[in-house]
Amino acid sequence: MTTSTRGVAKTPAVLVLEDGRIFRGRAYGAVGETFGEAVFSTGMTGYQETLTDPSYHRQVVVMTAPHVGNTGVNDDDPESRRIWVAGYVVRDPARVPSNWRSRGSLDEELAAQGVVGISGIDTRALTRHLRERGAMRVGIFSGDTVPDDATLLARVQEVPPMKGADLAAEVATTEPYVVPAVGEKKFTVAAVDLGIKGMTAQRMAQRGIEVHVLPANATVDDVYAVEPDGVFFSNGPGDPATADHPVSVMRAVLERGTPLFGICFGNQILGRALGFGTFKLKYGHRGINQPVQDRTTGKVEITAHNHGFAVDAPLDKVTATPFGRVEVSHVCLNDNVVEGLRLLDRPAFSVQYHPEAAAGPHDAAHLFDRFVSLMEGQRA
Ligand SMILES: NC(=O)CC[C@H](N)C(=O)O
Repeated sequence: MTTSTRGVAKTPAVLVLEDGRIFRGRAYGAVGETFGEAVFSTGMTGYQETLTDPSYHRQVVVMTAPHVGNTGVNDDDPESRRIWVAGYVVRDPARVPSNWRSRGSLDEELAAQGVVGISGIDTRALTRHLRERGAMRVGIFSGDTVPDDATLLARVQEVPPMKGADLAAEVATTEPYVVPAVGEKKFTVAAVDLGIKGMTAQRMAQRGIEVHVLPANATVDDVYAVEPDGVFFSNGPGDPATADHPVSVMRAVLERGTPLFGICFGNQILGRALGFGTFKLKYGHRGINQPVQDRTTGKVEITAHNHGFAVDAPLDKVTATPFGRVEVSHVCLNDNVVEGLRLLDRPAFSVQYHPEAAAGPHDAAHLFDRFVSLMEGQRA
């Protein structure tokens, strides 16, 4: 297989952080310029799933794994119709991808989709910088001639911050569609798409759920028009503080007592619907190796994460809300961040992490069964 890597690899590229730190390397993927929020992922596998996760919209992802692209790209692993990351940063790209499913190199795929990246920089130093100073705005510029550093820095400092960004409607479907149940259909779920990953709908379909995926601006009437046994709120990009519309839809669902499940952005929306605030983490959780404790069972799961915001809820007390009592059901053992909420008086729960595990360990797949149990309970 021929790749464009050798040709492009000679093209210089520069990564400029908003605080003035600069890394020089080589172009990877498309040649040009891009801007976003610099974040790092500690996943050692699953780069295609990462790149195509709509929650990464407007983020420049730094891979802490030093060698990326070994298995090329295939048509099975994408989590959505396109790559969403705004830019991609790797230490040492594979020059000869090799895998039975591979249909090309990651470098070529990034270039074909117009995604600007950079390789050959010290990603450990960059990750430590982001860990110490926090996620921040960044630009990548590649080409044989790029403007001077001061000009580039001024442009990076004009990039809008992630705090306050309302992005779900930019990635979600504009038309409703149905993911059919695998085998016998047992339940109908209305899934509000705020940036849903393909595997999330699949994990439901595998359990006999017919999933009606609805646009981010779906109304309460749209949700109930599909006569759902349960309602799901997906992951998605941006600041949950901006998600007023889904919060109001979720309150109506809670009011009616329909079984409800939320993942990631969906967890933050449940937090807000219950009256909690959300806040931006210093550098967030991204990767497939994060320890989360289920506080109801004491069990620890190793889980997939991608979040930069979190719910501000008290860990050690049950809180009274207009929708009954709620407890923090899950917590991240690295930093005690809220990773799940559970209502005690209504059939509703959510997690901040990714039980669909694409990519990642399958420790938390049972949460989809918990959603099914809530729907079964409602019928009984
Ligand atoms: N994966 C997600 O749903 C991310 C939610 C939100 N955009 C955050 O960064 O916290």
